[in-house]
Amino acid sequence: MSPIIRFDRVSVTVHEKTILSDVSFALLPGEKAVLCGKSGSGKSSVLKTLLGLHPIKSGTVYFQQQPLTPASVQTVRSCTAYIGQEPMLAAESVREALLLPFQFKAHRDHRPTESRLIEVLQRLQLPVSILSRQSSRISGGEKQRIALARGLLLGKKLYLLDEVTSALDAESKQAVFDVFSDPELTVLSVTHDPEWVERCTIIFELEAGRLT
Ligand SMILES: Nc1ncnc2c1ncn2[C@@H]1O[C@H](COP(=O)(O)OP(=O)(O)OP(=O)(O)O)[C@@H](O)[C@H]1O
Repeated sequence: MSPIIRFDRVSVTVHEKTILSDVSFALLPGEKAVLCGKSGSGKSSVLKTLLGLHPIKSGTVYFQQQPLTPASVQTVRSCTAYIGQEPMLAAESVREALLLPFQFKAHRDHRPTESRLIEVLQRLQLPVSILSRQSSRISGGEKQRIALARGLLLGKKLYLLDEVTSALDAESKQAVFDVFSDPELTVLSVTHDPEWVERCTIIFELEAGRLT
């Protein structure tokens, strides 16, 4: 099996500060990986580099065997769900937030049915009544699970999770673990949560921008 993501001796410099040095790793489809390390060690920078948000100084990032370029970064973004601590839902109600992407041509033919919407919410321990709530009035943990639900509805296979478990209670966290037990979903996460780390199949430890 070929890696879905591969960093080959990647160094990243932002404002003349080196934030990643010579980072190499590979992730196979279906793997659940976690980036660990102290605050400021470069964990989020790995995710941002993959999304084309940091300039690569040297080395190559490969996504599905293709080198990351300004043109190919769109492919990464379209295959990926990035979920941060406080995801932007960019719509008035939760229902609108979930259905927004399906207004666009690329997804118009895959608009989910009501029963599919409910099924995804239930898998994530979210009540159906959340659909009519204002997206600005739901909690951080609920926003994260709505962003995750949106990724699932869109059929995304790669999930970049930045400190996602920090706002989740034990039951919601278990629901998220269960969703990611799907062998078709690949996860690259950042966390300080030992329980999450224990569930992952690969642990990458970063120290001052280097993989140890
Ligand atoms: N846009 C930027 N400009 C300058 N420095 C940056 C930028 N983004 C990140 N850095 C620096 O790069 C280093 C790594 O940051 P990063 O956010 O990747 O760390 P982290 O390991 O995710 O930290 P935390 O656990 O606190 O979120 C830090 O020293 C940070 O200050």
